[in-house]
Amino acid sequence: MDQVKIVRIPILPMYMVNAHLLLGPDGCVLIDAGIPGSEQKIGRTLAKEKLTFKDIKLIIITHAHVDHAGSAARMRELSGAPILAHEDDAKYYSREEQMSFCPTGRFARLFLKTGFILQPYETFTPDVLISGKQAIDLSRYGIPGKAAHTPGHTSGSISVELESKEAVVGDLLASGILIGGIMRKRHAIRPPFEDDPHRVAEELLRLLSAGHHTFYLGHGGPLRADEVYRHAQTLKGLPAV
Ligand SMILES: O=c1ccn([C@@H]2O[C@@H]3COP(=O)(O)O[C@H]3[C@H]2O)c(=O)[nH]1
Repeated sequence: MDQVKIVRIPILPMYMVNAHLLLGPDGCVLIDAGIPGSEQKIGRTLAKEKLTFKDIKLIIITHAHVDHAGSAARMRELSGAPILAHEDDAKYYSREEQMSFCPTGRFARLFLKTGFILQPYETFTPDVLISGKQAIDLSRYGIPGKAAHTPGHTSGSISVELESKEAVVGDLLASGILIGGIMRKRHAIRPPFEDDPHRVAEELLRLLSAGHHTFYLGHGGPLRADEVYRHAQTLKGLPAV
Protein backbone atom coordinates (compact mmCIF):
# COMPACT_ATOMS: atom_id res chain seq x y z
CA MET A 1 0.00 0.00 0.00
CA ASP A 2 1.74 3.24 -1.18
CA GLN A 3 -1.12 5.61 -0.39
CA VAL A 4 -2.53 6.39 3.03
CA LYS A 5 -5.95 4.84 3.58
CA ILE A 6 -8.17 6.99 5.81
CA VAL A 7 -10.69 4.97 7.83
CA ARG A 8 -13.43 6.74 9.76
CA ILE A 9 -14.27 5.27 13.16
CA PRO A 10 -17.91 6.02 14.09
CA ILE A 11 -17.66 6.86 17.79
CA LEU A 12 -21.36 7.83 17.76
CA PRO A 13 -23.89 6.57 15.15
CA MET A 14 -24.30 8.27 11.76
CA TYR A 15 -20.79 9.74 12.01
CA MET A 16 -22.01 12.31 14.57
CA VAL A 17 -18.61 11.86 16.26
CA ASN A 18 -15.65 10.40 14.36
CA ALA A 19 -12.13 9.30 15.11
CA HIS A 20 -9.87 8.27 12.20
CA LEU A 21 -7.24 5.68 11.43
CA LEU A 22 -4.47 6.43 8.95
CA LEU A 23 -3.16 3.25 7.39
CA GLY A 24 0.10 4.04 5.64
CA PRO A 25 2.78 2.08 3.82
CA ASP A 26 4.72 1.58 7.06
CA GLY A 27 2.35 2.15 9.93
CA CYS A 28 -0.96 2.98 11.49
CA VAL A 29 -1.83 6.24 13.27
CA LEU A 30 -4.97 6.96 15.30
CA ILE A 31 -6.40 10.47 15.11
CA ASP A 32 -8.60 11.22 18.12
CA ALA A 33 -9.82 8.69 20.64
CA GLY A 34 -13.51 9.48 21.16
CA ILE A 35 -15.54 9.85 24.34
CA PRO A 36 -14.56 7.81 27.44
CA GLY A 37 -15.17 4.10 26.77
CA SER A 38 -14.55 4.22 22.99
CA GLU A 39 -11.74 1.66 22.99
CA GLN A 40 -14.00 -1.24 21.92
CA LYS A 41 -15.29 0.69 18.90
CA ILE A 42 -11.74 1.58 17.92
CA GLY A 43 -10.72 -2.08 18.42
CA ARG A 44 -13.57 -3.24 16.14
CA THR A 45 -12.48 -0.91 13.34
CA LEU A 46 -8.87 -2.06 13.74
CA ALA A 47 -10.01 -5.71 13.57
CA LYS A 48 -11.86 -5.03 10.28
CA GLU A 49 -8.49 -3.88 8.90
CA LYS A 50 -6.83 -7.00 10.38
CA LEU A 51 -4.96 -4.88 12.92
CA THR A 52 -4.76 -4.78 16.71
CA PHE A 53 -4.13 -1.99 19.25
CA LYS A 54 -0.42 -2.85 19.12
CA ASP A 55 -0.25 -1.82 15.44
CA ILE A 56 -0.93 1.82 16.38
CA LYS A 57 2.34 3.73 16.24
CA LEU A 58 1.05 7.15 17.27
CA ILE A 59 -2.11 8.68 18.78
CA ILE A 60 -2.81 12.23 17.62
CA ILE A 61 -5.34 14.22 19.66
CA THR A 62 -6.66 17.18 17.66
CA HIS A 63 -7.97 19.12 20.70
CA ALA A 64 -9.03 18.74 24.32
CA HIS A 65 -12.83 18.33 24.02
CA VAL A 66 -14.15 15.16 25.67
CA ASP A 67 -15.36 13.53 22.44
CA HIS A 68 -11.81 13.62 21.00
CA ALA A 69 -9.58 13.19 24.07
CA GLY A 70 -11.89 11.10 26.28
CA SER A 71 -10.25 7.71 25.62
CA ALA A 72 -6.72 8.93 24.86
CA ALA A 73 -5.14 7.71 28.11
CA ARG A 74 -6.78 4.28 27.76
CA MET A 75 -5.73 3.98 24.10
CA ARG A 76 -2.13 4.75 25.13
CA GLU A 77 -2.30 1.94 27.72
CA LEU A 78 -3.72 -0.54 25.19
CA SER A 79 -1.41 0.33 22.28
CA GLY A 80 1.78 1.49 23.97
CA ALA A 81 1.85 4.30 21.36
CA PRO A 82 2.83 7.88 22.29
CA ILE A 83 0.26 10.68 22.31
CA LEU A 84 0.92 13.77 20.18
CA ALA A 85 -0.92 17.04 20.86
CA HIS A 86 -0.34 20.80 20.88
CA GLU A 87 1.14 22.58 23.88
CA ASP A 88 -1.66 25.18 23.93
CA ASP A 89 -4.25 22.54 24.95
CA ALA A 90 -1.87 20.70 27.37
CA LYS A 91 -3.31 22.40 30.49
CA TYR A 92 -6.73 21.00 29.56
CA TYR A 93 -5.50 17.41 29.04
CA SER A 94 -3.99 17.53 32.54
CA ARG A 95 -7.02 19.45 33.87
CA GLU A 96 -4.83 22.13 35.40
CA GLU A 97 -7.32 24.52 33.81
CA GLN A 98 -10.99 24.21 32.90
CA MET A 99 -11.75 24.81 29.21
CA SER A 100 -14.01 27.65 28.18
CA PHE A 101 -16.76 26.98 25.64
CA CYS A 102 -17.88 29.65 23.16
CA PRO A 103 -21.28 28.48 21.83
CA THR A 104 -21.97 29.07 18.14
CA GLY A 105 -25.78 28.84 18.35
CA ARG A 106 -28.92 28.09 20.30
CA PHE A 107 -28.37 24.32 20.35
CA ALA A 108 -24.89 24.79 21.84
CA ARG A 109 -26.17 27.20 24.51
CA LEU A 110 -28.74 24.59 25.55
CA PHE A 111 -26.08 21.87 25.43
CA LEU A 112 -23.85 23.99 27.68
CA LYS A 113 -26.65 24.32 30.24
CA THR A 114 -26.90 20.53 30.57
CA GLY A 115 -23.33 20.46 31.94
CA PHE A 116 -22.78 17.30 29.86
CA ILE A 117 -19.86 18.80 27.98
CA LEU A 118 -17.94 19.28 31.22
CA GLN A 119 -17.89 15.53 31.89
CA PRO A 120 -14.36 14.71 33.05
CA TYR A 121 -12.09 12.26 31.27
CA GLU A 122 -8.93 10.48 32.41
CA THR A 123 -6.19 13.10 32.40
CA PHE A 124 -2.90 12.58 30.56
CA THR A 125 0.32 14.28 29.62
CA PRO A 126 1.06 14.10 25.89
CA ASP A 127 4.39 12.42 25.03
CA VAL A 128 5.07 14.60 21.99
CA LEU A 129 4.05 18.26 22.20
CA ILE A 130 3.83 20.48 19.14
CA SER A 131 5.16 23.86 20.11
CA GLY A 132 3.83 27.01 18.39
CA LYS A 133 3.76 26.73 14.60
CA GLN A 134 6.19 23.78 14.54
CA ALA A 135 5.04 20.87 12.34
CA ILE A 136 5.76 17.24 13.17
CA ASP A 137 6.77 15.02 10.25
CA LEU A 138 4.75 11.80 10.43
CA SER A 139 7.03 9.76 8.14
CA ARG A 140 8.78 8.31 11.21
CA TYR A 141 5.37 6.84 12.12
CA GLY A 142 4.87 5.41 8.63
CA ILE A 143 2.64 8.19 7.26
CA PRO A 144 3.64 10.61 4.47
CA GLY A 145 2.39 13.89 5.93
CA LYS A 146 2.61 16.17 8.94
CA ALA A 147 0.70 17.27 12.03
CA ALA A 148 0.55 21.04 12.51
CA HIS A 149 -1.11 23.77 14.54
CA THR A 150 -4.49 24.93 13.18
CA PRO A 151 -5.83 27.10 16.04
CA GLY A 152 -9.27 28.65 16.23
CA HIS A 153 -11.58 25.87 17.34
CA THR A 154 -9.49 25.75 20.53
CA SER A 155 -6.14 27.47 20.99
CA GLY A 156 -4.26 24.17 20.69
CA SER A 157 -6.17 22.53 17.83
CA ILE A 158 -4.08 20.59 15.34
CA SER A 159 -4.70 18.97 11.95
CA VAL A 160 -3.02 16.28 9.88
CA GLU A 161 -1.99 17.32 6.39
CA LEU A 162 -1.23 14.35 4.14
CA GLU A 163 0.98 14.44 1.05
CA SER A 164 -2.05 13.18 -0.88
CA LYS A 165 -3.60 16.61 -0.08
CA GLU A 166 -6.26 15.10 2.12
CA ALA A 167 -6.53 16.75 5.55
CA VAL A 168 -7.96 15.50 8.84
CA VAL A 169 -8.95 18.70 10.61
CA GLY A 170 -10.73 17.70 13.82
CA ASP A 171 -13.41 20.30 14.53
CA LEU A 172 -12.15 23.23 12.44
CA LEU A 173 -15.54 22.73 10.82
CA ALA A 174 -18.35 20.15 10.90
CA SER A 175 -21.12 19.08 8.54
CA GLY A 176 -24.74 18.02 8.93
CA ILE A 177 -27.15 19.16 11.64
CA LEU A 178 -26.94 19.36 15.47
CA ILE A 179 -23.34 18.41 16.36
CA GLY A 180 -22.94 17.23 12.76
CA GLY A 181 -23.29 13.99 10.86
CA ILE A 182 -27.09 13.90 10.63
CA MET A 183 -28.47 14.78 7.15
CA ARG A 184 -26.97 17.59 5.00
CA LYS A 185 -23.60 15.86 5.35
CA ARG A 186 -22.07 17.76 2.42
CA HIS A 187 -23.02 21.11 3.99
CA ALA A 188 -20.37 22.72 6.22
CA ILE A 189 -21.42 24.15 9.57
CA ARG A 190 -19.67 25.63 12.58
CA PRO A 191 -19.19 23.08 15.37
CA PRO A 192 -21.26 23.77 18.52
CA PHE A 193 -18.31 25.47 20.21
CA GLU A 194 -15.61 27.57 18.56
CA ASP A 195 -13.13 29.93 20.21
CA ASP A 196 -12.27 32.16 17.25
CA PRO A 197 -14.03 31.84 13.85
CA HIS A 198 -11.64 34.29 12.16
CA ARG A 199 -8.60 32.17 13.04
CA VAL A 200 -10.50 29.09 11.82
CA ALA A 201 -11.14 30.88 8.50
CA GLU A 202 -7.43 31.76 8.18
CA GLU A 203 -6.41 28.14 8.79
CA LEU A 204 -8.98 26.75 6.35
CA LEU A 205 -7.85 29.19 3.65
CA ARG A 206 -4.20 28.27 4.32
CA LEU A 207 -5.02 24.56 3.92
CA LEU A 208 -6.92 25.30 0.70
CA SER A 209 -4.02 27.36 -0.71
CA ALA A 210 -1.71 24.44 0.08
CA GLY A 211 -3.89 22.40 -2.31
CA HIS A 212 -5.91 20.27 0.13
CA HIS A 213 -8.99 18.94 -1.64
CA THR A 214 -10.70 16.63 0.90
CA PHE A 215 -11.33 17.44 4.55
CA TYR A 216 -12.11 14.72 7.12
CA LEU A 217 -14.01 15.97 10.17
CA GLY A 218 -14.73 15.08 13.78
CA HIS A 219 -18.46 15.49 13.12
CA GLY A 220 -19.92 14.51 9.72
CA GLY A 221 -17.88 14.96 6.55
CA PRO A 222 -15.79 14.48 4.56
CA LEU A 223 -16.08 17.81 2.71
CA ARG A 224 -14.69 18.95 -0.63
CA ALA A 225 -12.60 22.09 -1.09
CA ASP A 226 -15.34 24.25 -2.65
CA GLU A 227 -17.64 23.78 0.37
CA VAL A 228 -14.75 24.46 2.77
CA TYR A 229 -14.02 27.68 0.85
CA ARG A 230 -17.66 28.76 1.07
CA HIS A 231 -17.65 28.13 4.83
CA ALA A 232 -14.37 30.03 5.36
CA GLN A 233 -15.83 33.07 3.54
CA THR A 234 -18.92 32.91 5.80
CA LEU A 235 -16.70 32.85 8.90
CA LYS A 236 -14.71 35.83 7.63
CA GLY A 237 -17.96 37.81 7.46
CA LEU A 238 -18.79 37.25 11.15
CA PRO A 239 -18.23 40.09 13.64
CA ALA A 240 -14.84 40.03 15.44
CA VAL A 241 -14.80 38.13 18.78
O1 LIG B 1 -20.70 12.63 23.62
C1 LIG B 1 -20.49 13.85 23.46
C2 LIG B 1 -20.51 14.46 22.18
C3 LIG B 1 -20.27 15.81 22.07
N1 LIG B 1 -20.04 16.56 23.20
C4 LIG B 1 -19.81 18.01 23.07
O2 LIG B 1 -20.26 18.42 21.78
C5 LIG B 1 -19.25 19.15 21.17
C6 LIG B 1 -19.14 18.95 19.70
O3 LIG B 1 -18.01 19.70 19.22
P1 LIG B 1 -16.58 19.46 19.95
O4 LIG B 1 -16.08 18.11 19.61
O5 LIG B 1 -15.71 20.57 19.65
O6 LIG B 1 -16.92 19.48 21.47
C7 LIG B 1 -17.99 18.61 21.77
C8 LIG B 1 -18.34 18.43 23.18
O7 LIG B 1 -18.21 19.63 23.84
C9 LIG B 1 -19.99 15.97 24.42
O8 LIG B 1 -19.77 16.65 25.42
N2 LIG B 1 -20.22 14.64 24.54
